Amino acid sequence: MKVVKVRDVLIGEGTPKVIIPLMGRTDKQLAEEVAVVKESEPDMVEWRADVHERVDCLDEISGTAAQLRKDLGEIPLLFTFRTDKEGGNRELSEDTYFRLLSKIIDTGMVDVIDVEYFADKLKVETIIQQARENDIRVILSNHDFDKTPEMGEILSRLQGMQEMGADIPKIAVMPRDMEDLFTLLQATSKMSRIYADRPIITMAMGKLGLISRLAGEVFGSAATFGSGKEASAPGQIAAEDLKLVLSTIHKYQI
Ligand SMILES: O=C1C[C@@](O)(C(=O)O)C[C@@H](O)[C@@H]1O
Repeated sequence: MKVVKVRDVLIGEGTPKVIIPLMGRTDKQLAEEVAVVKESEPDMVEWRADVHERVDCLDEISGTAAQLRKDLGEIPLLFTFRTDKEGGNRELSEDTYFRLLSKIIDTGMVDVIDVEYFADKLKVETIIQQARENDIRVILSNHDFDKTPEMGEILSRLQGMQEMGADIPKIAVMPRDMEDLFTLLQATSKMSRIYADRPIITMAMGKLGLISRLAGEVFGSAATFGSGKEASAPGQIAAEDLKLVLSTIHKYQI
């Protein structure tokens, strides 16, 4: 299994890594949030740029990225613009979405970018190439806020992401019942043990999905999102609580 190294963090080795989202709407809010979030010692911070009021002002966003980079020191920074189609907070045309990602890569201020797998294939491939040339890792992602696809479909999406060149394939689903949760866990286990040659990230959202956020080391998800000041998806628990459970599971794993 290939381990993905982001600064000093090794994703795919040992305890699942804890990523804390930043949900600030302004630069000032982001700066305050970073100060709070750093106290939880995250392995990585995710800037959820779709929440930022000025995200469509592409010239300003570079300044915000630079400020975050400075405030975070050595903590790895993941840039995510979650589109409204996939449960995000803002609508952007696909062209603007990719222009934003391209601009962010050019700043050199982020370590990882999230790219939505179901966006235009050619554009996704081009942005992966650009990220690679700039030594930035790519998470290809997919979110289903309504349901949990069949296991075969989850596996085929994760494999498709891997084939397209994602450093880390990621899927988040919404379970409607316990069977759905089992489906996600089983797909995670199969993908990580049989098909994946790199780390993957999966989660079932909502209250029913909680165990999937805690037991990544058992089923094969290499990272998990925990809230700092504000959760970015249903079912996320506080990063401190998450860390306690992750380290306890790690301690007793064979
Ligand atoms: O893709 C994900 C996972 C997530 O949706 C979750 O369920 O924790 C939270 C998002 O901020 C992140 O981009």
